[in-house]
Formats: sequence, structure tokens, C-alpha cells
Amino acid sequence: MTESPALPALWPAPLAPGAVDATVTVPGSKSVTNRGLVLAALSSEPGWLRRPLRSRDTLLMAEALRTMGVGIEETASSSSAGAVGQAGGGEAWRVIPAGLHGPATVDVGNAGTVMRFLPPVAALAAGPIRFDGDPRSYERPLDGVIEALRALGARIDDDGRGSLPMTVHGGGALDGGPVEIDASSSSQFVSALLLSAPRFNQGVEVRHVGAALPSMPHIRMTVDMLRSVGAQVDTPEAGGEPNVWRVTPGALLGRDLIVEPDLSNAQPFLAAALVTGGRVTIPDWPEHTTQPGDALREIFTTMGGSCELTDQGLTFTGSGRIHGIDVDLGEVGELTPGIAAAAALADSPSTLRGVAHLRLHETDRLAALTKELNELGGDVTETADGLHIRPRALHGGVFHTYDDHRLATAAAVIGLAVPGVEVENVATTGKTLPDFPAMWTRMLDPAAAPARRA
Ligand SMILES: O=C(O)C1=C[C@@H](OP(=O)(O)O)[C@@H](O)[C@H](O)C1
Ligand SMILES: C=C(OP(=O)(O)O)C(=O)O
Repeated sequence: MTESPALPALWPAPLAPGAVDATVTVPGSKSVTNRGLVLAALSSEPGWLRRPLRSRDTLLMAEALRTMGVGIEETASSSSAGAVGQAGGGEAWRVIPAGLHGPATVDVGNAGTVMRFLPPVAALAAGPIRFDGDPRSYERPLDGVIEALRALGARIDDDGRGSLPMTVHGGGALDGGPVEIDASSSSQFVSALLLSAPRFNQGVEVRHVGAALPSMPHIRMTVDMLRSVGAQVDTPEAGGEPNVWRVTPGALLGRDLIVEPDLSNAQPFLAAALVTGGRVTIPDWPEHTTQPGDALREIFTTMGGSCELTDQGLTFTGSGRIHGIDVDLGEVGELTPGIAAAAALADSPSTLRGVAHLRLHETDRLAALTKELNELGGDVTETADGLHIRPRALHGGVFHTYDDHRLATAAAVIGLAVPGVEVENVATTGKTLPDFPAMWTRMLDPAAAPARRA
């Protein structure tokens, strides 16, 4: 990660000087990096993560695994290995699995992936592992993971709250087997159980019961990544029972994983092309991916523009008009703040549906987007499961971010078109994209963009 210079408490979001024309290299995916770390830590041999994301969420994951005994070394292209967390380029992480053990304390910050994916890992460790985090982490749902782990044989002391803080008293092994879980509040409950399941004595059979399951692409990502390290996984898609996943016990291979760019973090830059009628290219956009950000190709095209996937990456070109959209974002909920920002600048109303669970994300995203957009003069109402956005002329003002990286990047998108937007605590983008303010400024500096027009 590039160490950012001190950022002001109120960051003046730059107004776009015209149509953007830039190539923006986006760091690795948070979701892939943190899954890759967990799987490598559970493998029977060392492995590599190349181009990992180095941000608060992924450093917390790496540090947590290290406190449980896993070796994780960071290698810059030309320098020697050093412990993760030290300053440095960090182009690859070598993960050396070891006997997992406590006592240890895991700081989950406000990272859903850390607070959900690691309790099953801790259940496999020998000794007590205490989990704690930011105040918001106490409010985010964890009950499904706690109850499922208990049903599978784990001992967890959570003071009966079903949330953080808690201690997993790892017994060195876990029975595993069949378990029912209501994962309607977070797909990460299912991913958490599946990721560690090859190491459970009986594997696992996870059956989701309850209302609709959000963020299915993220569960597919879990399954794909498990299979890529040799796990056997049966899924509903592969002709299995609906809402049932089975993982067979077995050793995992160490592998060399190249982490894809984070397509959800590409969103604000693509939105900049949409909002300014400009053009942005994201290099290394994968041809096939389970990342939900891939849906932006269709969503932003519907909202006004076109995209082309070439050897250079994905190029999105805005048409100069932004149209409203009526869309179910249940599968791709993490894209909602950025879509809401573009929708607030559109030429017709939008309805964003299927995202009630966003009330339990980094902040209550539906309430926060409604309040902050309306305070800039917008006309946004919360629905039972989303937002209704009627575009109006917006004015400048302070956009509060509630420690939510995606609120901050959404505010920057608004600021491209609305003079005088100040983003409170833009540093919160460090959760998944520490270099965001500098990347944004570079995108807007025509001298920094490669000349591509003939
Ligand atoms: O598994 C993952 O990597 C994620 C799953 C999703 O969580 P929810 O299902 O809780 O929305 C997503 O919103 C989050 O950003 C990352
Ligand atoms: C919901 C998100 O994060 P988390 O992994 O903390 O759930 C997100 O990044 O939009």
C-alpha cells in the first residue's frame, strides 16, 4: 500500500474539470485476498498470494492468522521477505501453514470477512482465541456462525449475546457434519463454514433455511476457491439440493494464487466515466470471475454508456447522460452505495431493491445514503428493502461516512458533479482501498492519464 499523506478531516471532493479519460489500476480483491489467506493457512503445504490487497481488512486477516501460528511473509519484487504489517511494497505473500494454536486475540476491526471466516478456523486451533473489534462489529450479525459452530461441536463463550466479543475455545479439531443455518443476514455465514470445512473431521453439510440468501456470487467465489485448492464441494448449482452445500474432508493444496483486481473498488472510477461522460479503463479485468463487481458492466451500461473488454482491460465510456435504473441488487449488495450516487445524478428516478441486509453492513447503508444524499438537497426514501431515488439538483455540504469506505467513495462520485462536497473521514477508504484519494486525484489529472486518442 502507498502510505497516504495525512488526510484532512473534511476532504474536499474534487469537481471534475471535464470528461475523465484515464486508466486506473485497481488493487487486489478484498474478498479473494481474505479467502486466499484462510485457505492457504489451512493447507498442508506453503502457498503464495500474488498481488494481494494490502488494506485494513486484509492486514487484520493476516495478523489474526499469524497470532494463531501461521507464517505469512511479505515479499517485494526485489527485497527480502519481512513480516506482514511492516512498511514495504508487498507484491506477494508467502503463507506457511503451521499448527493453529491459542491463546490469541483476534482484532476483527469492522471486517465481515474476518469476523465470520475466522471463528471456524479458531475452532480448529488448540487453545482459546478471543475475538474483538470495532464497536460496529458488536452490532453486525454473527449468531448464525456461532450457533452453527456449536452444533458442529465447538465451544464458544459469547456471554449469550450471539455477537462479538467472544472466545472460541479451540479443541484442536472439530467434528463437523450436517448443520442448518439462517444466512439471510449475510452470505458470509455460509462461506465461513465452507472455507474451513475440509479440515472438519466429517466435512460439512450446510443447509440454509430462512429468507433469501444475499450475495450468491460471493458463495460461488468460496466454492470456486475451495475447488482450486483441491476441496470437493457439492453445490445447489451442480444439480444438488437447493440451498445445500457439502464439503468432503480432505487435505488442501498450497497454491500460487494471483489475486484479481477488486471490481467493487473499480466502481467509483467507472462511475466517474458515467457521471462525466468520459472514459475509464481498468486493466486486468478478468474475463470470467465470481466477483459481484462484474455486474457493473451491465448496470452502468443500462444507466448510460458502453463497455468493452479487450486485452487492455475493461473500458467504460459514458454517454454524457445518466439514466435511472430499477434493479434488484440482492446478489451484488456491496455495489449499492456507488449505484445510489450515480442514480442521484440521473435524469430519471431509480429503485434499488433486494438489499435490506445492508442495514447490517459497515453502517446502516440505507439510512446513511438517504440522510446524506438528502442533506445535499436530494430526494431519497428508504423502502423495506432498498432505496427510491428521485434526482434533484444537489448542492455542496459535508457528506458523513459513518466509517464506511463505500459511503466515502460514493460521496467522491457525487463531488465530481456537485461543487462544494466535503467528505468526512475519507481515510475510512483504508478498509479496502487505502490509496483512494490519491488514485482519484490522479484519475482527474489529464497529464497523468495515458494519451490514447488518435
Ligand atoms: O464474502 C465476501 O467476501 C463478502 C460478502 C458480502 O457480504 P454480505 O453477504 O454480508 O452482504 C459482501 O457484501 C461483502 O462485501 C464481501
Ligand atoms: C459489506 C462489506 O464488507 P464486509 O466484508 O465488512 O462485510 C463491503 O465491503 O461492502
